[in-house]
Amino acid sequence: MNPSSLKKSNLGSVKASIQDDSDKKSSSNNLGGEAKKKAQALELQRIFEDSQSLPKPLSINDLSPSANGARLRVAYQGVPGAYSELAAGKAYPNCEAVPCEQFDVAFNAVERWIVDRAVLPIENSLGGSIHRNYDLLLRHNLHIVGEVRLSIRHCLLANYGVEIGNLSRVLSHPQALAQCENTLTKLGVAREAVDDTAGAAQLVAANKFRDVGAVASEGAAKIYGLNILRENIQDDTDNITRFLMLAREPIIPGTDRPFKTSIVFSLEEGPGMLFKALAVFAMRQINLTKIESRPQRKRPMRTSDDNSNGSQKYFDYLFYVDFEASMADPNSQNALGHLKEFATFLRVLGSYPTDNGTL
Ligand SMILES: O=C(O)C(=O)C[C@]1(C(=O)O)C=C[C@@H](O)C=C1
Repeated sequence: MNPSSLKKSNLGSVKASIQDDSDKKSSSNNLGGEAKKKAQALELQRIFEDSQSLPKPLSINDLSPSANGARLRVAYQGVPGAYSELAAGKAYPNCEAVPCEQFDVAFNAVERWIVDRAVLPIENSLGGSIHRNYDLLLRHNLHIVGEVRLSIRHCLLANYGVEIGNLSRVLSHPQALAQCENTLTKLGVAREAVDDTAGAAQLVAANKFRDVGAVASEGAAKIYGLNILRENIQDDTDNITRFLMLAREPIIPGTDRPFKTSIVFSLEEGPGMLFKALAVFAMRQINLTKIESRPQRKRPMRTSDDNSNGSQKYFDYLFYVDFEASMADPNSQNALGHLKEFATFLRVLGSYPTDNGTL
């Protein structure tokens, strides 16, 4: 007898004995059997219903933040009506934008899984870099997974009935005040910095100010019930802010579309060191789109004594560089391998698709 026929014959005898047993029972008490079956079915139904309220094991689909139709939660700095909220919506359409008081809070909210992503401003075409976010990129462990550019159109807002001539003070975010420098100087008003543009609008409305205005968006005017005294008050019509999209995990870089890579590094003190660092990109035809230097907060000064004047103190810097290539490209890998040979520190902050879309 082969093993399969052994199984079949055993199964046959088990089935036969069950059948025997149930026949005996049904013949002895047919009605009682029916009631028992019904009770068993009800019991099974109850167990099934109870099991529905038990916690369900996670499946691979639950690992995606937008699983089960849940909206992606995206942190931004400011209150509703801030440009950063618009940027969050542009970066992640249909997301739930979560306001945060400070940039630091937005970074922490992602790290602690309170939100899925953060969208934070990094530079503006008129006002320049948002240094605080450069420093926070290094202090936290988030990855840049994308960028989004937003055209910023500022409005001068005030309570209804207030005219431009009544204003002695204007509140806004320091970047927004800087972007409207010429207009505000012409108006001859004092400037006061607050946490964000929409927060300025909120303050003006809540305090029913008659001599204080706000520089903020058209959306903020609607939300806080303010009158738009003047539109497009930024010094240049091309007023663009670039925002970074931050996540706990990096994305896998591709080469199917234009990618950008952001890095931060430090160098030894010495003539031509930065020149040498930038040459690793130039010699491979890699275009740099941004360079920013920031003081090393943990070691702001360094001493060098290989100098004819004896020991000399230097400021110590971190260099943030964005270049137009993907980390999936061997050319970028070679450039960073080369830079690593002499950089005292190097970290890749992210490799992500370039935002070439409409503003
Ligand atoms: O205050 C806001 O509304 C912001 O979203 C912040 C912010 C910035 O930090 O640069 C964003 C875009 C504009 O450049 C002005 C202000």
